[in-house]
Amino acid sequence: METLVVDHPLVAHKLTALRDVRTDSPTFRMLADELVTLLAYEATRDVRVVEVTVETPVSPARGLRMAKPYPLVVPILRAGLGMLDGMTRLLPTAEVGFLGMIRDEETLQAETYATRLPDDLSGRQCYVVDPMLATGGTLAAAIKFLFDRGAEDVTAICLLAAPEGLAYMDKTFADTGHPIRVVTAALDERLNENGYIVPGLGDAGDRLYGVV
Ligand SMILES: O=P(O)(O)OC[C@H]1O[C@H](OP(=O)(O)OP(=O)(O)O)[C@H](O)[C@@H]1O
Ligand SMILES: O=c1cc[nH]c(=O)[nH]1
Ligand SMILES: [Mg+2]
Repeated sequence: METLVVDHPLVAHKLTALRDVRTDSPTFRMLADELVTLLAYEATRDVRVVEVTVETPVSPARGLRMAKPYPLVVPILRAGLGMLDGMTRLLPTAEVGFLGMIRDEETLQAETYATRLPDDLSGRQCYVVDPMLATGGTLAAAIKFLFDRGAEDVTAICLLAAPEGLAYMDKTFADTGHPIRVVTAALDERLNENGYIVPGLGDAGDRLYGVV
């Protein structure tokens, strides 16, 4: 598994504001949206393209166009929805699949309550978006759904990752031969006794959408 921590002053600036407990929900949503656009720029470096020629007003010009089948973007509900618009703005031809998952706050096990994905993902590049990679249980389960349906490679875009979560992902997919990349704005210190990322930003879903 490949991990990329995007090292850029604009990313750090926006992430710092996102972490701040005084940041309200509307601002949090705006910052998450801006951050995903910056992360997606790096995360899509390997997106498949084909060579094409277009006519400029002056002459033919060779260039690149997104290749088919177009990528699939998969937000993990609920918090991942806060990253969807930023992704589709950058990848307007992408298809969107949905996974609803919730982590049991006692056992820290992820439970799936909704799946709406294409049945056949053969040859597809997939981008999973979820702000938090904590124990890694949620993301690993989500990625298994995609590989089980034939996905070619999966890139996860997170705002924050914990070392424990990355280690779990590494262990889970080590011998599978599946290409996986994790792109994150920061690698934090650790998880606390409740499975929260430290220093983190708290509960991403609650900060985006309020407590339900
Ligand atoms: O790496 P893990 O330990 O599995 O935890 C990370 C998951 O927890 C959060 O979602 P949550 O379960 O709170 O659901 P929500 O998006 O509805 O708030 C987060 O958005 C991830 O999906
Ligand atoms: O720190 C954490 C861990 C899991 N989910 C969150 O929203 N935040
Ligand atoms: Mg939550």
